[in-house]
Amino acid sequence: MEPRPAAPRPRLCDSLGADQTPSASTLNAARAEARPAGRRAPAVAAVLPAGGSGERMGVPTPKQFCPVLERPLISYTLQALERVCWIKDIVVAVTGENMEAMKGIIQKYQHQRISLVEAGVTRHRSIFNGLKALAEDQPDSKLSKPEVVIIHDAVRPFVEEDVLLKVVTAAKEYGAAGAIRPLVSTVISPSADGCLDHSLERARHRASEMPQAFLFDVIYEAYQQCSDYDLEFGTECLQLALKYGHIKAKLVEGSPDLWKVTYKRDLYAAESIIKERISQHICLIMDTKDENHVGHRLEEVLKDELNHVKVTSRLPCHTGRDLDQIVSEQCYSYVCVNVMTSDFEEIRKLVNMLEESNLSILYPVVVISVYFLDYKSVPFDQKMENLMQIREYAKEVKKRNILLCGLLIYYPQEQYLAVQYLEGLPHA
Ligand SMILES: Nc1ccn([C@@H]2O[C@H](COP(=O)(O)OP(=O)(O)OP(=O)(O)O)[C@@H](O)[C@H]2O)c(=O)n1
Ligand SMILES: O=C(CO)[C@H](O)[C@H](O)COP(=O)(O)O
Repeated sequence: MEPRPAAPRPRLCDSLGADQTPSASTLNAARAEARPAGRRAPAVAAVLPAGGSGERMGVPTPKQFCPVLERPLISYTLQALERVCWIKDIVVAVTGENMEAMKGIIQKYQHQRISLVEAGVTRHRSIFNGLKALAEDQPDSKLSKPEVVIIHDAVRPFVEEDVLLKVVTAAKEYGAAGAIRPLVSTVISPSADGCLDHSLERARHRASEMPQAFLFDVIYEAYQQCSDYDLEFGTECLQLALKYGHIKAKLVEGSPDLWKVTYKRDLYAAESIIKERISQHICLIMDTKDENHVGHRLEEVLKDELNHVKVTSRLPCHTGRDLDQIVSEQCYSYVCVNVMTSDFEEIRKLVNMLEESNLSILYPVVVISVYFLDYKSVPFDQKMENLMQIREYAKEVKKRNILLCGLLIYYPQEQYLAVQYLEGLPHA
C-alpha cells in the first residue's frame, strides 16, 4: 500500500494576528517565540468521552477497551493525543465499573497527563462531566481551565497533530471548529410510514467527525444551558455551540482515518492501519563504512525491494549520535549489520536503548541482527557459540516485547569478491 501523503501543515495565522508557522507543529514552539504582548498560544486541554457500551459492536467488552494487536483501543487514542505536547490535560470520562480497568491501562502503557472522571448515561453527559472537571470552580482540582478545549471520541484512534492544530486554531478564531468528511452515502429522511420523505443533496452535506475544538467558555456555557432533551438525544457538540452560544463553527476537512470505530469490522481495519504504520520505517545500523562490503548490498536490496518503506541508515550505538532520534521517531524495525565484530555487544546496547525508550510497551519491536562472517577468519565453533548466545538473549528480550532474530551469513570473502568482480563487468 502507498504511504499516506502528509497533509500540508496548517499555519497559525489566526486571530492572534501573528503569522507563525508551527512547522515543528507544536503550539509550544509557537509559545516560545517572541511576539508582541497579548499574542499568545492558547492553553489547550482535551476531553475524551469513553463511557459508552458499544452496542453496535455486538461484543460484551465496550469497544474502547477491545484489544487491537493486544492493546486496548483507547490506549492508541490516548497515545495520539499525548504525543501532542501542547495539549496540557487529557480528561477521560469512564463509567464507574470500568474505572479500575482504565487506571490499569494508564499504568501499563504509561500514559501521561490523564485525569479520569465518571461518565454519564449519554455521550453528551459524559462530555459535560469532562468539561466540569476542567472548569475553574472545581475545589481541589489539579486541572486548570483551558482557553480552548478539544473534544475527541475515545474510539477514533488515528487522530493526527495536524488536524488537532487546525481545529484548535480555528476554534480560537471562530469559537468552535470541527472536522468533516465527504458523505459516503446519501442521507435520506423517511416519513412515519417508512417511505421516503425527502433526500439530501449529497454534495451539499458533510459527515461531522471528530476532533472538534471550542473556546472553553463557549462550550461550557452551552452545556450548562442546554435542555435535558439535548443531553439525552443530542449527538452534535457543534450544534450546542450554535444553538446556545450562537457560534457558527468553522468546518475543517479531516483525513479518512478519522472514522469512528463502531462495528466489529472496524477493529480489523484499525489493526491493519496500525500494522501498516509501524512497518513503514526500517532503521539499518551498519558497522562498516566500506561501500564495497556485501553488507551495503543488503541496504540497496532493502531500498529496492521495499520501495514503500523508509529505510534509514545509522551508525552503531557506540559511534552513532542520531540513533536516539530514530528511536524517538518511533521506528519499530531494526536491521543491524555486523561486519567488524562477531560478538553481540552492539545488539545489547541497542536493545537497552530501546527498552529505556519504552517503545516496546506499545508495539513489538523487531531487531534482526545480521552477521557477515568470513569463514576463513572465524572458526566454526565460535560461529555456533554466537548463535547460541543470540538465541538465549532473544528468549530473554522477548519477555519485554522485543523480537530479536540472528542471521548469520557465513561466506567466503574471496568468492564474494569474485562475484562482485563479475558483476562489475559489462553484461556479466
Ligand atoms: N454514555 C456514553 C456514551 C458514549 N460515550 C462515548 O462517546 C464516543 C462515541 O460514541 P459511540 O460511538 O456512539 O459509542 P457507544 O455509545 O459506546 O456505541 P453504541 O452507540 O454502538 O452503543 C465513544 O468514545 C463512547 O465511549 C460516552 O462517553 N458516554
Ligand atoms: O458523530 C459525531 C460528531 O457529531 C460524534 O463523534 C459522535 O460519535 C456521535 O455519537 P453517536 O454515535 O453516539 O451518535
